Amino acid sequence: MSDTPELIRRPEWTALEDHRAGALARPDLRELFAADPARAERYVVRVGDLRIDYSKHLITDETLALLRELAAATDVFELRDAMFRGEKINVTEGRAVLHTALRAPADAAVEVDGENVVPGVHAVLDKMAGFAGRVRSGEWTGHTGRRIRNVVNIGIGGSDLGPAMAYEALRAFTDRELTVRFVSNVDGADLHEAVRDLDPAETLFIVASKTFTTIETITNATSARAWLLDALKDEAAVARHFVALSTNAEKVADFGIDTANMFGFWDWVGGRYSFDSAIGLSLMIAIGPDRFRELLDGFRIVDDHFRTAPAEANAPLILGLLGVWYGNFHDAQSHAVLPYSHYLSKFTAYLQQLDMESNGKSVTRDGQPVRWQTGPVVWGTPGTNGQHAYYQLIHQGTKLIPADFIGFARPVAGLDDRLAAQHDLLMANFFAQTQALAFGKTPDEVRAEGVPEDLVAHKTFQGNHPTTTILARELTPSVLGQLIALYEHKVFVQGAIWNIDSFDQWGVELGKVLAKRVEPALTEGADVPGLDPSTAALVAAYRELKEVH
Ligand SMILES: O=P(O)(O)OC[C@H]1O[C@](O)(CO)[C@@H](O)[C@@H]1O
Repeated sequence: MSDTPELIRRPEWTALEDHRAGALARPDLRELFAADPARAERYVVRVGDLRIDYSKHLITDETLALLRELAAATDVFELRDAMFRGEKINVTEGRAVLHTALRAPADAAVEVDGENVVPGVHAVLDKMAGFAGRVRSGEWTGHTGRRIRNVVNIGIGGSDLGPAMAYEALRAFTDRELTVRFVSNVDGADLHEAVRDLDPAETLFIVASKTFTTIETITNATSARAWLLDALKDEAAVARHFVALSTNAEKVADFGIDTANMFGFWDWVGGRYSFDSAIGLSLMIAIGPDRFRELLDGFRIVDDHFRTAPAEANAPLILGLLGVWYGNFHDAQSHAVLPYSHYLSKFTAYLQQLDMESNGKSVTRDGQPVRWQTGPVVWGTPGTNGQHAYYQLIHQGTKLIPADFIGFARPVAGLDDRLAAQHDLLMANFFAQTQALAFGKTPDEVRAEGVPEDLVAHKTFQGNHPTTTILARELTPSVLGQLIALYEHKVFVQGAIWNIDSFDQWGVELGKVLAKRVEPALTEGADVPGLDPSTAALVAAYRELKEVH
């Protein structure tokens, strides 16, 4: 056990508790803005194309200073530097954490075990670009000589969510001649729906799995191969219709995919941090190599900012600290991410893995139980749909839910004039929501509208609901890269403060082992020794329901 004081015993932590109980016991955004209207400009940080406004938070300059002191005391920047240097900061797996090397310029040098990994990164990027170009041009054909018109990515978790999210986000930049789909669920319905209207002779499967042992992915890939061979009736077809994205060449070869058609990456790329590695191949085919490089440039803008900006102007640090402020000092349990862009419909689902798999931990790096809250429940869907569903609870419920609002000044290119004109209405809703959440409506304001006394309480909005507003001109590949890197580093900051390993995911293992044990009971009716009574009864009920009477 290390001899540094436990987090909640640090003076910087107790200073924040005192601050919360004293000066900010009853924060009021109306008062804070009245006392300092300039906070609307002062509490803004710019990174690349992102304008991040954190003025509508329950904070003062003192809060921010105290939070920064906590960050300094917990060596956030030291750990950041160790990450960028390639040190093995994923302690439980003994691995470096180098997703930042995936977007490093070709002349950079980042060493793992004495070897510069950057040339290897660029060699894979070049190989991907060559292959993507051949698929897009029609030079890479299927087994029967037909052009590839459909690309199906088979993967799950980090091998699915990133490219699937980014494909949606960047649809305006995709080659509309190509159909690109994503299959992740081991429910056979997922693959069924993805391929039912596709011609096998024109379909390329990309099997994406870091380990190439993930049961869902291998099962779906095996079924996809059977679907292909049922139609093309020649084993040799696999070589033209299957490529692999993996770190495990041996398993790729065992599956029957030629390793010449494998795009590799490395154990220092975590699954949920892998989408700018070879895992992005489906996206690169969809948007083209140049746009993919723009995306990487966007990531790099925020990497450079995180590495060099001073604490007062460091966006990931500020956002991470705000999350700590609410999660640890206001008992907030969740964090909403609310993009006002239809194209970002999968963004929050992507962030769920990024944040919750990274920081959903309850022991410290050295295995001691934590006695403080760690990662929040991350949730949300695009506005304005959420406004007509769950915003009621955010406005008038009993829970404090900090929220990020993400919006753009322009609609994506390609909408006709009439649809593009709807953008102002979308954004009017965006600004109205953050305004209402922050400033609410007092009982007196409600009364002044002539509302009968018995309805005043119902129509009152307490306000003081904190939000961050992230604005950019438009959603481009670079801006998407900037947004993702912003959240990656925010999650990093919080994990560093909470002293947890944000880069392992042991919590997903038990379910995998138990599923393997239970499966024979479902398929073959085998006895599973040692099954607990509840699960045994459920298995029996399942088998009974399964019988055709
Ligand atoms: O890419 P793989 O090895 O198939 O893993 C898929 C996902 O499974 C997990 O290991 C656990 O769910 C994720 O971290 C990962 O992104």
